[in-house]
Amino acid sequence: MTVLDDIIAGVREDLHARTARVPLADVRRAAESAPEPLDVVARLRDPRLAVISEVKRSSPSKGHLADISDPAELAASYAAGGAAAISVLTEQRRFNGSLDDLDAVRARVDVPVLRKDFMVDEYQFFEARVHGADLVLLIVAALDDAQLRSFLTLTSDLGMTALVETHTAEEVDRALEAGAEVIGVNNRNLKTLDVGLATFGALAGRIGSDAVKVAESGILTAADVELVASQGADAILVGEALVRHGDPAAAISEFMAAAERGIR
Ligand SMILES: O=P(O)(O)OC[C@@H](O)[C@@H](O)c1c[nH]c2ccccc12
Repeated sequence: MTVLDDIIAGVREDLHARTARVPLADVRRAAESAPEPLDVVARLRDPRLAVISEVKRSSPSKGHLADISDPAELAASYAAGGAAAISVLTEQRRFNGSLDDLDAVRARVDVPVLRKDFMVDEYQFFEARVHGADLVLLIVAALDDAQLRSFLTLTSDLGMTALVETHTAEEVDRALEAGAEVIGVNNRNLKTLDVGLATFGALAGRIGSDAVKVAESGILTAADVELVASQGADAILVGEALVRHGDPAAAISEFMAAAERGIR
């Protein structure tokens, strides 16, 4: 069993408990009356590098990263620093996140918010909408082609945007084939947790320029940002470097400046 299988087993158990409390029909109805999501793709296509800044307390690879007693406050400093979107981990068992964190962040900032979780059931998409998410994450390694297509359709039917996450050439091809508009390359292998910044560079060309390209994970320094920007990243997804930084707003501005150097 890989780490990914293990995480998903926990996600399914927690999901089961929530469905028992609030049935699908109820979340579906609530999603219908939720406010319209923000248009994310246009922002990500901005010629400047988009920094998707993540609220993450811990992870299976790194253990405890930061306490984050006030996720809304952290999100506010991300927005002040120029974050294009804010990613909020809502998985509880391994990442110590929650839908309460998502609610707190949503209530505080006007920038688009990503519900970062392991999406394996349609219930979670309605739930994401009810909690104000503009974006959801679809991990290709965790889905078969039929699920990938139907979740992409559901995401857009709900007015949200999908960040479709890949890690191999085969997954990039599956994402493109399914019609993904925003494709992430995770530099971390979710099955082994190994990180290598070279993954993005190796796959960026395969994605081409029709889809928005997001370099995810393992981006720690301005030099890392310069590298992925030079390899064609439209956006970066950064967690650890920001949650551990004393001044996350300054770190985001520094990353955006580094990207300018990479693009030139
Ligand atoms: O903390 P980092 O190395 O900057 O990584 C952020 C983000 O890419 C990472 O949290 C992530 C990428 N894809 C995921 C899927 C599930 C959980 C977490 C992730």
